[in-house]
Amino acid sequence: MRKIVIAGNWKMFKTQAESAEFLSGFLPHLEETPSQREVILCPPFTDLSLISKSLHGSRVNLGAQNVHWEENGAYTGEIAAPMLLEIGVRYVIIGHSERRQFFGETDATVNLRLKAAQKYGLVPILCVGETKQQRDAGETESIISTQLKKDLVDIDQANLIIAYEPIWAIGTGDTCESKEANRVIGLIRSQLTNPLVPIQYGGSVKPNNIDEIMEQPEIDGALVGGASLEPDSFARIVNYQ
Ligand SMILES: O=C[C@H](O)COP(=O)(O)O
Repeated sequence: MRKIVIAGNWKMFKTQAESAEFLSGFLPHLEETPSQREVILCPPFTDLSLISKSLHGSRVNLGAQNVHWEENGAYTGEIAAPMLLEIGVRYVIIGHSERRQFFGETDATVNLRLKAAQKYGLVPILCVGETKQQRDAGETESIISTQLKKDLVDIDQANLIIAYEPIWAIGTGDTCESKEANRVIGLIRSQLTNPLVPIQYGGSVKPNNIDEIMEQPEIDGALVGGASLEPDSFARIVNYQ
């Protein structure tokens, strides 16, 4: 039985004060959340410590949005796995398209980060997906297949989550049709050696489309950006029917 995992990626949004306000609105909704559903919040680094304290005793897990591959060192602006572990982080998003697109992330650095996360006991959420141009050129399958091949070298698939995020659907309101997301996620699964890896869909997931997305048999959860920033909206997604 595969796990259902719903994660909120706050990207570069929310100060500590705004995070505290979010939690006071969001946490009470979790009383309705089925117990086998994994709920993860991935705030900016600056909010992690405060949120970790507030989540103590709650069922929400904490995730970071990136991690460096070294244990420490002269890497200005980077954060290492032991720093995250010490404050209660358990998950980390790696290879998000915004990192690949704006910060020079490559499949080689994604692979290094995945290895480091697993070495220190963090569970990585690996993001893969195609651009609009690649989709229109019929390259979706080959692009994703190449990403998986390169990113997953020497990665333990027993401690891994994958998010299929078509880049053209991120932040655009232009959700990938749920059956198409299901098809691509099925293709991703066919390339894995472990059939139990949870595979999420990400890209304009909203309260009004989560039910349909989660009805699809291959989709094991969602990686939610914009709609995870507002307590009622994220609660509706986490508590989908
Ligand atoms: O990590 C989350 C994704 O990039 C989706 O973002 P979005 O829900 O705002 O489209």
